[in-house]
Amino acid sequence: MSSDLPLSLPPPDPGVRGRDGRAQGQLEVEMQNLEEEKNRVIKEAFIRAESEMKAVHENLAGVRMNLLSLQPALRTLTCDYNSLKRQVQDFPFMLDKAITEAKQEICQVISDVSSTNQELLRKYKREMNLRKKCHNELVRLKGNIRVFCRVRPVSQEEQDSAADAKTMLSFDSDDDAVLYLANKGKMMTFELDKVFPPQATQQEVFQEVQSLVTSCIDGFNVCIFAYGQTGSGKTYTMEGIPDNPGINQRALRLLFSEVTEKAPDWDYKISVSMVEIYNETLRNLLGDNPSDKLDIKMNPDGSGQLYVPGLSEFTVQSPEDINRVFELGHMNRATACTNLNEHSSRSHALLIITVSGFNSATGNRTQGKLNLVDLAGSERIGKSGAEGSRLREAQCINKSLSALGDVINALRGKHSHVPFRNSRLTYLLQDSLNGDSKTLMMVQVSPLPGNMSESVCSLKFAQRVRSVELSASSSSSRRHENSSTSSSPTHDSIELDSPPVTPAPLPLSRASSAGSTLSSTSRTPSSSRRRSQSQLSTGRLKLTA
Ligand SMILES: Nc1ncnc2c1ncn2[C@@H]1O[C@H](COP(=O)(O)OP(=O)(O)OP(=O)(O)O)[C@@H](O)[C@H]1O
Repeated sequence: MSSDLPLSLPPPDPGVRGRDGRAQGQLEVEMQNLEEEKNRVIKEAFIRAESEMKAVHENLAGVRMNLLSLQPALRTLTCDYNSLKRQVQDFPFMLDKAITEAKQEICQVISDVSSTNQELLRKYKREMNLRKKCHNELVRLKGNIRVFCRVRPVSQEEQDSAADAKTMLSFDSDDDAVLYLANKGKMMTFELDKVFPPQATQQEVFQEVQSLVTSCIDGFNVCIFAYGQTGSGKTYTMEGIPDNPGINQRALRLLFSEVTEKAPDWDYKISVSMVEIYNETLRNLLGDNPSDKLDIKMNPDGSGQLYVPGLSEFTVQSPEDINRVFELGHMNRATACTNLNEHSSRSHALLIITVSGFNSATGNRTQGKLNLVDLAGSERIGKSGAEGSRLREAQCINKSLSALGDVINALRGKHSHVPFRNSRLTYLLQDSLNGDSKTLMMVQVSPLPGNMSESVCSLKFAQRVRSVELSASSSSSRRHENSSTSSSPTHDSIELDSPPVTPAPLPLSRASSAGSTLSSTSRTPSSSRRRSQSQLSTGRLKLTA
């Protein structure tokens, strides 16, 4: 590149011309250097600018590329934005629509659930009715009145006097409804619904009665009687001992566990009364004054039901409540007499449990009553010439046990008249013995040789109670065999007499008229097949008077 700098200087003088010529030369050199320097700098700047320009171009190309690639994304974003904008604008309408649809769906589901519920309720009611019918049918087949026998074990103190006990009483290993009794050289056969040998436990006994117990939850009235002479084990079977309770306590515990299981649908109330009947007088064992006499009256509500004005009733809600009620009953029973053991042998003790249920879903109500009765000793005191108060006691016991036998006889024979009013006991239990109620007679037998004649009487009473229904059903074909040999099991005829408590000799002629004859070959099936399963457990409720 050339320099075009304008230089106009005046002509120098000769002296000066030499110096100036050098200076000019120097200047020109410097200018030449500067010119070159300028050109070099310009060239470098040009080269730098060119490379920077190139880099900028390259960047620009990259940015262009990026822009090109971002364009579709931008378009998509724009689209999305527009769509979202539209959605946001439409949202209130969509929300309204969705809410309306959801409401319709919920209404539909509710109506579906409601109709399913109605259907289930209908089926539930039908099943309940069916269950009740089946239960009734089962009970009808088994007989509304059943008779069990329990032989108590020989105690330690009795071991010496009971050496012959084992040979006198024997059991059938193939049939748990039969008991053999060797008496005066003859082998008598007693066929009942179930026989418990001495080794039977409280639990085994309860297992056989628990279906009766639970049927009161379904509204049935049930009576369980312990019958037998003094010391034969009635109280042991019904009350038991503290660490091995009997039917009373086990029944209440089972009822608690059963109603607790049904709790979501059913609301149950279990209430308890305790009554003693001594010399035909009714006493309230849970009342403030147990020596007050109670009366049985017709309910003024016109229902035709009997009721006992002033009878205390406790609502029990837990096993602890049960214990407190039993303690109170025992205490009141003990305070009302001088010798509790003697007194309890001569009075009937009744534990009356009422189970009332309400099903809030169906509106159904049920009420069942379970009467657990420890009867007075059935021995024939009158025969031994008792006098005074003992005679009166014996007469009262005889009267009520005879009345009970007559009532059961009339019920099983389906007589048009049932003599409930002949004793306080049967009158009080009238509602629970009548209709489709269920009764179990647990006949207690002592294994001691000294008690043999009373054992025979008790078993004959048991046989009589049981045979009435047998004679009314298909058992009329049954026959019995007699033999006077004692070497092999032979059978004495079983006469149908009144309860063995009656002091006067009993009318044997009724045996043949009822036609109850027995044979060891026509026994009912083993009752082990009839057992139903249920377990004990506890509930938690509150004690109220
Ligand atoms: N199955 C049994 N196992 C063990 N001991 C028993 C059994 N049955 C009865 N006993 C005992 O035999 C005795 C008499 O029984 P219990 O008092 O129950 O007779 P009871 O028939 O109720 O007499 P009472 O008429 O005097 O009330 C008691 O000591 C009792 O503990």
